[in-house]
Amino acid sequence: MTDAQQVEDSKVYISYNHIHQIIQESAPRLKKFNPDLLLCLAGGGLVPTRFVRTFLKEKDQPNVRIMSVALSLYEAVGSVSTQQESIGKEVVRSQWLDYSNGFDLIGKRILLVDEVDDTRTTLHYAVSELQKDLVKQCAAKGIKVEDANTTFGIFVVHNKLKPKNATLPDSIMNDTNYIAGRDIEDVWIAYPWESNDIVYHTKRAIEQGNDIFLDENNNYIKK
Ligand SMILES: O=P(O)(O)OC[C@H]1O[C@H](OP(=O)(O)OP(=O)(O)O)[C@H](O)[C@@H]1O
Repeated sequence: MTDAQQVEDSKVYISYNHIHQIIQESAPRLKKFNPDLLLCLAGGGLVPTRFVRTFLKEKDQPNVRIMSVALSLYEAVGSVSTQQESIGKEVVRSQWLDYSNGFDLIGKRILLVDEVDDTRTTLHYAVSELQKDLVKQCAAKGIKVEDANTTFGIFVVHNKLKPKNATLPDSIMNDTNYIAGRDIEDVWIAYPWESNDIVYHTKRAIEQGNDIFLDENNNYIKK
């Protein structure tokens, strides 16, 4: 078997339907967190964030707002790493929140959404930067940060079970505020939006049991 074939065989293919259903299954926890803002970590968070909003929708209530920041992991200068590892990678932000129109983080329940918590580098960066912004905003308004009543939470479709390169605050790492649709071994996850052959991708996801899933009675979960 060639190296390329080995890499191909090791990938875990995930279909759009599978992601949709994982998020549907997470709906009770998402509702319990009860965000008033969804903060999409683009690009990987884009599709999941929109699905999350669907499952937070309550009749006769407005949609939960979505805002986006754009973050990318880049190879840090002088480091050596493999495609799957973020060791030696740094986060570069190409877009951040716009506070110029009076919007701030004070008093909000903010759910960060991304597709995967891999080495945790990206989530750590996002939370740290938001916390810095909150501190500045509180100082500007003469409020103590402890009194700001701001809560950060996280939703990821997949959390990889592996040693992480960074930590998140205890205020996030609890059952209510850290929501992972699935814990997964440290495998190469192929997400559908990365595919340039969605028919092949979906076929592989079905073969691997990563398309729609049914319960033990052959029923699917309904809202
Ligand atoms: O837990 P970590 O090791 O930080 O990895 C997770 C991040 O890696 C991916 O971003 P990437 O910048 O590679 O690309 P994308 O968001 O544009 O897909 C993914 O979307 C997460 O944001």
